[in-house]
Amino acid sequence: MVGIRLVEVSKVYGRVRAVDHVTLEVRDGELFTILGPSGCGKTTLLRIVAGFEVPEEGRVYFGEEDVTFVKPYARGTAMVFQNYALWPHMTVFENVAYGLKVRRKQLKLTDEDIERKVREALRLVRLEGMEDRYPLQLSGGQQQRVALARALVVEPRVLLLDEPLSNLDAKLRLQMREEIRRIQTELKITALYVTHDQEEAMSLADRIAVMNRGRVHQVGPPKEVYSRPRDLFVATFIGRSTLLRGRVLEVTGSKAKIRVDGTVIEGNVAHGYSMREGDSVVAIMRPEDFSVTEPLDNVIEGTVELAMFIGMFNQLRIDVGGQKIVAYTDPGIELQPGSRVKLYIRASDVNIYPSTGWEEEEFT
Ligand SMILES: Nc1ncnc2c1ncn2[C@@H]1O[C@H](COP(=O)(O)OP(=O)(O)OP(=O)(O)O)[C@@H](O)[C@H]1O
Repeated sequence: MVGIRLVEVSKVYGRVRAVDHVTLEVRDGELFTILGPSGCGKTTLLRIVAGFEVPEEGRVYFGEEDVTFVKPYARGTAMVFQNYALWPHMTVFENVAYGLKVRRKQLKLTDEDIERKVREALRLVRLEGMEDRYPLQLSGGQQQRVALARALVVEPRVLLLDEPLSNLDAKLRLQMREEIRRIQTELKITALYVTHDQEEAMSLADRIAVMNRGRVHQVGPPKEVYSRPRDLFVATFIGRSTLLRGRVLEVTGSKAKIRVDGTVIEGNVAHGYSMREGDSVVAIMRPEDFSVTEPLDNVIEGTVELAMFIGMFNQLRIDVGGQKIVAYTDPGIELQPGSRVKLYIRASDVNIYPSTGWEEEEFT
């Protein structure tokens, strides 16, 4: 097992910069997810690590070894795809054994070695007893387990997964997510996992990279990325956010007061930014951080436009001087459209970002 290091990697297709100067490190034994919207370059990045694509610029290292120009089969990676890519005319056993059989001379494997390794891989993915079935006789989840066993049986240095659970229904997806985490933890294998599903990315990962338009916006443990988004893209892409635009009234250290219409809101200056009085800014808040009953640092008054029961919460859309925000409240509290409401939120739950360079349509 080795760590992966990408240094200033770029890949261009015609006029599209699919991967744009990406530098990141996946630690040895870590499960690292890459999360981003469709077309942000995640798959291209994974393919560069696998060796299916050679970057125009930059370097890829496995441990200390520069593998930028090393052929895919010589890298010691294995890939799991969204569509499983099993051979329909081969049994489960044969599918899993295939990668070993083609390397048997090189690895000096006997039939017994192959048998043992295949059985061990099938045990790992909990498919003992299914050896003689054909892929079509398996459920989607079982097929994906075969694909996983086939990847693991060759004992890769790095495991690559490209949206492996996207074809499964919601319940199976949850189950397989746990399975993948269990197996990865058991083997302590370095795994790079691409997904556009943020819940999947957050729940699986030791660390996560958030990508947009070929660039990595933030890398960190899921909790950190959620609670301290580095920029407005991450703040609005991860989790549910609601925002208000305003202007800075005063800055004191890492805190700022801003004016939004007739209301003054206090919050944190987002990490790594500076701002001055009069600057145009965006305050980002999480809908679950509002309260309508408990007085907190900030009071934001508005008119209820929409109140919807969505299970654990009531979801409110509130008009604040022409701007709309979303708040979740206790379903026991009934609020009618048209009524005035006071929303309370802690200053520590408000993150303020400069709005320069921010194109709204990018994030909403
Ligand atoms: N072989 C190719 N030729 C031309 N353009 C490509 C090629 N592969 C990818 N692209 C373009 O590069 C960009 C990144 O694509 P990529 O598949 O890496 O994104 P992605 O984040 O994996 O998206 P998705 O989640 O939809 O699979 C897109 O704009 C895509 O159209």
